[in-house]
Amino acid sequence: MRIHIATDHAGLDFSTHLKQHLAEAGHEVVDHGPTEYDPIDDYPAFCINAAKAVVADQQAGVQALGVVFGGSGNGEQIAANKVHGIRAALVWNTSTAELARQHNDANVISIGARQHTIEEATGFIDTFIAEPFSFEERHARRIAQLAEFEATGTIAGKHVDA
Ligand SMILES: O=C(CO)[C@H](O)[C@H](O)COP(=O)(O)O
Repeated sequence: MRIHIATDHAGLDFSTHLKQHLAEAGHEVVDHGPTEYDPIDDYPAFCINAAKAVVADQQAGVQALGVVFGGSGNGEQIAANKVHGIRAALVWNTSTAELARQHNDANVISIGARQHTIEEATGFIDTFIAEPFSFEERHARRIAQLAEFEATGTIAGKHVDA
């Protein structure tokens, strides 16, 4: 699996650990930054670049997921979700890691590196990567509605305010 990662200054220590962990697990890690500690750097571009790479890989048939993380993971999730085709989930325990894949077919996990121990956060990411989408009809239907809204601004058969 190719794993695209991105963070900001709040996640840089975790990034070093995560890259080694994922590589040891046999994944190909692509780091979208930052490359050095800058306490006033900004997460959006790093996370958007990782998210764009996930979409490009998946559209090319390459197995890929994204991992973005910062202090809370909130802004990093928001940034990733600005990219068409991204379903980024903020994960904060093992259950939300599993459900992000089973129900949402999330292709990016977002983590608050300041909210968890390194072991906890690494475990959530391992769980997320290992968990398959359920392919249950109701979940596929809802994901398709999100994609339709993203593409057209509406959802056929549903009331979406103009
Ligand atoms: O989690 C984040 C965004 O959601 C950032 O990592 C966090 O806001 C950075 O905070 P600070 O600039 O105070 O170190």
